[in-house]
Amino acid sequence: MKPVLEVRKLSKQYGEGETKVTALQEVDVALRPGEFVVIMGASGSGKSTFLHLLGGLESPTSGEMYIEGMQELNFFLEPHATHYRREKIGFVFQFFNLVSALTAEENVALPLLLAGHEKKDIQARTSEMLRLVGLYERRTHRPTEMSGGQQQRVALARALVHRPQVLLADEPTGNLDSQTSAEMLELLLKMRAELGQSIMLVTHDPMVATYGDRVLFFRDGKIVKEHYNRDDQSRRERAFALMDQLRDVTEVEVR
Ligand SMILES: Nc1ncnc2c1ncn2[C@@H]1O[C@H](COP(=O)(O)OP(=O)(O)OP(=O)(O)O)[C@@H](O)[C@H]1O
Repeated sequence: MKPVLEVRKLSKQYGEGETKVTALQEVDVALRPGEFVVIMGASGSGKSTFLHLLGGLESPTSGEMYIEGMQELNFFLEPHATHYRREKIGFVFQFFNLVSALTAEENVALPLLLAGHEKKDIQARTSEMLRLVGLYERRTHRPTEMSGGQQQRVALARALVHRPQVLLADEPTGNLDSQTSAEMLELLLKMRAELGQSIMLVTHDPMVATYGDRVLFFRDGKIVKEHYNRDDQSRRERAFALMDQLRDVTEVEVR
């Protein structure tokens, strides 16, 4: 099967001359349909930059992008970038980013409103998503009336309501306790089983990374290691295997 999303030689530099920072250096990644890929790496290794480029939030200095095997030549130019973001991508962030003046259902409905869907369709899809994340009963609550875990579930419903092919998640459990984190990750797996989208998730936490199919380790803007989580291992065993890999990556860094 063709990758849902593929990038080749993706590079990003910020600034010019003496202040030039190379955040990404010729990164190649192919995300398969339904695959859950985790990105790990030290602070400043380029993880968020990579996610922002994949999501069309920023444009690269150079590189190629393919969607379902077709090269997207105008991908990073407007209005294509906005169209692509609204159609193909869902985002979840560490700090939920919900609109505080809106209720849970209004927040979830927002992407459909922006895309110009009909009222009936918006209502049906929004209710379905709130049921899937287990918050239908709380649909009229505002973010301040919900726990962090509930807010992140609303954010997940909002990210997936337009049925994007790819969910991009930047430290989505970074602001949750470990129990709520585990619940959120189980929910991510459930949503993937229901809706079939691929997932690309950034985390510092090896326990979070055990939920992915594949883990990519970034260092200095490059992918330096790739690791597949094993189905025959417990979550704890997977976490230990990942910590070993992280140690390797860090040791290379020190040398
Ligand atoms: N807007 C920007 N302007 C200048 N430099 C930037 C900008 N955004 C990121 N950088 C630099 O690019 C590099 C990669 O940053 P990035 O945020 O992608 O790393 P990260 O791995 O996500 O880090 P963290 O884990 O701390 O979030 C860093 O050196 C950072 O300082």
